[in-house]
Amino acid sequence: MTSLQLSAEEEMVERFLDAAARGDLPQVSTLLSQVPSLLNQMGYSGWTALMLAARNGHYDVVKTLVSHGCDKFSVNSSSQTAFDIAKFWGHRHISNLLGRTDDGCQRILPGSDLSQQENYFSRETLDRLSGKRTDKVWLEAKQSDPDTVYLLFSNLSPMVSSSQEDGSTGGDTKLCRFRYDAVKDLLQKPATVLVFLGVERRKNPSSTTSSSPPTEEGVQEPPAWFAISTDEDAAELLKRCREKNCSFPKTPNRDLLKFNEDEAGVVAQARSVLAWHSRYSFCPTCGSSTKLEEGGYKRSCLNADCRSLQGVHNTCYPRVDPVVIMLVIHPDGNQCLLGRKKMFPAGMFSCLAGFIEPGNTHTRTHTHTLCVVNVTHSRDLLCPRVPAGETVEEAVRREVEEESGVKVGPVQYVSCQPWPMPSNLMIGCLAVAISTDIRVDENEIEEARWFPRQQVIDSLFRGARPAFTIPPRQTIAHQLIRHWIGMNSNL
Ligand SMILES: NC(=O)C1=CN([C@@H]2O[C@H](COP(=O)(O)OP(=O)(O)OC[C@H]3O[C@@H](n4cnc5c(N)ncnc54)[C@H](OP(=O)(O)O)[C@@H]3O)[C@@H](O)[C@H]2O)C=CC1
Ligand SMILES: [Mg+2]
Ligand SMILES: [Mg+2]
Ligand SMILES: [Mg+2]
Ligand SMILES: [Zn+2]
Repeated sequence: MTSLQLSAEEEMVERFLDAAARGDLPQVSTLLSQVPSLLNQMGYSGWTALMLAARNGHYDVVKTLVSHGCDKFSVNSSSQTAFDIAKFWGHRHISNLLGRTDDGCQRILPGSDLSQQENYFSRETLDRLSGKRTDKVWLEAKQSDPDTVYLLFSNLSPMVSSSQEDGSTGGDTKLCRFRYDAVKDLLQKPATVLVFLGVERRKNPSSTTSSSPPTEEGVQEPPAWFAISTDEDAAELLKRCREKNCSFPKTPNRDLLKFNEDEAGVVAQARSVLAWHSRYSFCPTCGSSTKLEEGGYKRSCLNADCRSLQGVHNTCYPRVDPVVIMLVIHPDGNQCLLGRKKMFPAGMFSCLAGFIEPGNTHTRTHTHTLCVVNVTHSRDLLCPRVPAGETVEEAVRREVEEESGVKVGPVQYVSCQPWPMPSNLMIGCLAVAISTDIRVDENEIEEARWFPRQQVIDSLFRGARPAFTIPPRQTIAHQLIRHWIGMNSNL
């Protein structure tokens, strides 16, 4: 497009971006004073003035744009921030400037900006108020509060309403919310499990429309949320709902990915805790019955002599299973290793993943289910290496080698994701391979392959005919792949 064809506004944006790219501070300042809205405008491929100035090492321009309050976290079409770009091109003074968080703390760790990535299921919309879990009086008052929100679960699925008849599209599934009056009979049933999830976080407490009375101090408390799991027939439960198209989704791996980010976080919390209750009805130490305590966050053994009631025991609290998930990069930097399980939809490949195990890799045999302590050398007797837990890095190396035969060297943490199927914490890493021959463990993986960058880009950005598909954006597998593509793109 020639400049003649550009509208006056587009031309102004072009001039502004060009000035930033050339490091022309007077021009940048003049244009900004005339048209302040230029600050965050994007040009080709989503590049802002900040990104262009960061790319070309123009510190003063970057500083001026930041002082005007520009958006430091906007990303271009390759998912890079200006910080990523400055770092890539070695403009350390600029990446340091952009790396400062708003409270003025310098980022200390290289790559610590990565922790800002928010994965699906990880948004905390509720304040868990764990200190209130032991306050029985407060919890009981909250239960009958007219503003309290209840979510109903059947068979670990929340009741949802969908705007689509078949409930098939993403983002349009909503949690059905109930009030006390609609569920109080369920609260009396012995088989009901009630979990206190927290209270709503309020940005502006004065804007409340709450109908509950203020506390003694005159402060309006935000609504509390509870999850209820009941054995009442699902069809009967659905009759309680006045909304249209209500259901209890049957396939969690697919159906729980359709909420907005706020509700996804609440579902992850509620489902994981309820899944723990459903699997730990009896005491794992002595087999006796247990009772619910602490707002549904504890199950205590009813046998007064049980060991689990003394000392530190982790059987009484909800469990989380740590899982490593890693994108393994080829030593040439231009290919990544993806695998597919038999159960995946046809043509889909994903990152390798596996449960972190207890035990120390120096003392384990190669078979992953068997952990043998080697005490044949006197040195081992003097300096036993058990029972150290497996580290994230060791788990990455072990799982990749077990599943694909590829050996891994450096490992870098990227971000994590609660995965409530039933209660995993997915620890997302990048890893660099130090060998490239693939030998799959057919018990776990049907196929694993090295995929060239360009093929991955085609799949990620829905090329016309991608050679393979990757998991949806709600999975950390997708985000790791995207992260690698963004990290290395041709700037
Ligand atoms: N969010 C995301 O992007 C992704 C999430 N995931 C999740 O990660 C999890 C783990 O991945 P996966 O590749 O299956 O793991 P692994 O490679 O470790 O293989 C699974 C095997 O581990 C066994 N197993 C099950 N639970 C545990 C446990 N708590 N500790 C140790 N071993 C266990 C199972 O044995 P058996 O069944 O024979 O008893 C199964 O054979 C899955 O639950 C999956 O849903 C995986 C990929 C992507
Ligand atoms: Mg495995
Ligand atoms: Mg695996
Ligand atoms: Mg495993
Ligand atoms: Zn017990």
